[in-house]
Amino acid sequence: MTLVAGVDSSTQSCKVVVRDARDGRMVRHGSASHPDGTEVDPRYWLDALDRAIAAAGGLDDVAALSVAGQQHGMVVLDDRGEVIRPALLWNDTRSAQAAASLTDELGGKGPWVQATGSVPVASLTVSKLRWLADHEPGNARRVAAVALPHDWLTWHLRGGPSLGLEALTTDRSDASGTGYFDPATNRYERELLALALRRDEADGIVLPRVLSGAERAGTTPAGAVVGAGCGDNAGAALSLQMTPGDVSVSIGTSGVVAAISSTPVRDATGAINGFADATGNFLPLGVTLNAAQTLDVVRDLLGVGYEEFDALALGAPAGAGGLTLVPYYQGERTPNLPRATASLVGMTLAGLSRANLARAAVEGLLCSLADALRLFVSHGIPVASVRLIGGGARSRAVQRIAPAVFGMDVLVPEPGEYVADGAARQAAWALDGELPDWLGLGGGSVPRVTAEPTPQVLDAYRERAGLHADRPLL
Ligand SMILES: Nc1ncnc2c1ncn2[C@@H]1O[C@H](COP(=O)(O)OP(=O)(O)O)[C@@H](O)[C@H]1O
Ligand SMILES: O=C(CO)[C@@H](O)[C@H](O)COP(=O)(O)O
Repeated sequence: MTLVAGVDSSTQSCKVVVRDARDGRMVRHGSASHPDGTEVDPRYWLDALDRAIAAAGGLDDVAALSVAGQQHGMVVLDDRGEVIRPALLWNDTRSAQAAASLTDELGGKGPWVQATGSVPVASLTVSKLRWLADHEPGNARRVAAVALPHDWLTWHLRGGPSLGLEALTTDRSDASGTGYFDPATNRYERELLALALRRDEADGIVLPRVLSGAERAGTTPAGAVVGAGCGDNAGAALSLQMTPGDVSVSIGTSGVVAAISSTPVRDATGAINGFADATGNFLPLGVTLNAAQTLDVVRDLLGVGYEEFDALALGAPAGAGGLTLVPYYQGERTPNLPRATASLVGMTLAGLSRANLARAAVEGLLCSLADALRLFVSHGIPVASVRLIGGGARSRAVQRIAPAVFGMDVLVPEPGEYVADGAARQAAWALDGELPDWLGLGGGSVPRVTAEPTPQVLDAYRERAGLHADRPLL
């Protein structure tokens, strides 16, 4: 049996799966947590990767591996390959003003959408680089290379700084989230990088070489093939074997609505990110900053575990006794309200109960995702089926209430690590040159959950979330 491994270096943790390269059968897996916070020293990711590999029984017998990672994180390296400052993660909103300035400087959203498929928001790497140039000019001047989390880990698995900066690699799915790469032409837009860093030109800055899905980045010192890797959302699409019409809704730290498109997606409003997938297609995304933690914070407040939280939420009526929770805890990305905070609206003496609060958290989370789904529909992106994945999709309450809020059936694949699985499938591709068919990993026959639609819940949410819309962005 030939074994391959997949890594998901995500916001909260690092997960490793080891699978049979031929049919995708799970052999073993492990995970390790990442530190909290939106600014993280990348060395913690390496440490978590080592611990997750150990928890998965090591990789000595693995022929190939690939790394998928949280997107957009800014890893800036000096000319010796050392990290200049802790990485700013996708959910760090200090770069909100930088994003707005960059948008204006290029003449508005249109030129950005045309050049890169997306408009800068605080999450994108390009905005973080502008923040660096404005707030830490000394650090900005030292930048010799810019990498993303999966690029940096892939490089380290092969030897890291001893290989030199030119050995850095990435893939088009993750490159497409930088804000200085055009997924339609598969080329970096170096003048946008220079604009971000306030330099006349950025030709001297090393950007990771963009590999295709089947290409090898190299090998580990032990001789295992290292695949190109990808962004985490592209990794999930790879394991779900998504095709046009399939939509995934991931509830991790981020809430992500993703679809596959065979043509570039350019949303002139910038609300949908026109990213790339890991196979040569496109991966339009709608991303929220507040997903699984919307449930975590209320669950902690109520002092209950996952099971009891679900029982509370499922014991309350639709509409949560009039309570609406708008979950913009960390600001929001879709809609672009980086300075917003969350609100709990509609409290009455009769309605404010533990059960209603749990229900309002689940409904608020799902309504924010329904808004992102609506963007896809209004942009003409087909939504034939919706698959729920990510840690938050393990919640029974989320699974049962999602079809009511979305107004359509949802498919709930067996809970699993779909991002790491996608990376493992890519590793098998790099090993054999053929993308194996691993049907059954959420792509084959999947349980369908149905419920009576509750449009009144979404209406109340939209009215109350709309109160934020008039607030200034910054
Ligand atoms: N049964 C469950 N019910 C609700 N949330 C859950 C459950 N199991 C895990 N989670 C949540 O899932 C989140 C982690 O999901 P994950 O997809 O791994 O996130 P990320 O990819 O951002 O690191 C945590 O916030 C955790 O509390
Ligand atoms: O910003 C995005 C995608 O644009 C996020 O999806 C990150 O890629 C983080 O994902 P999770 O760690 O929440 O899964």
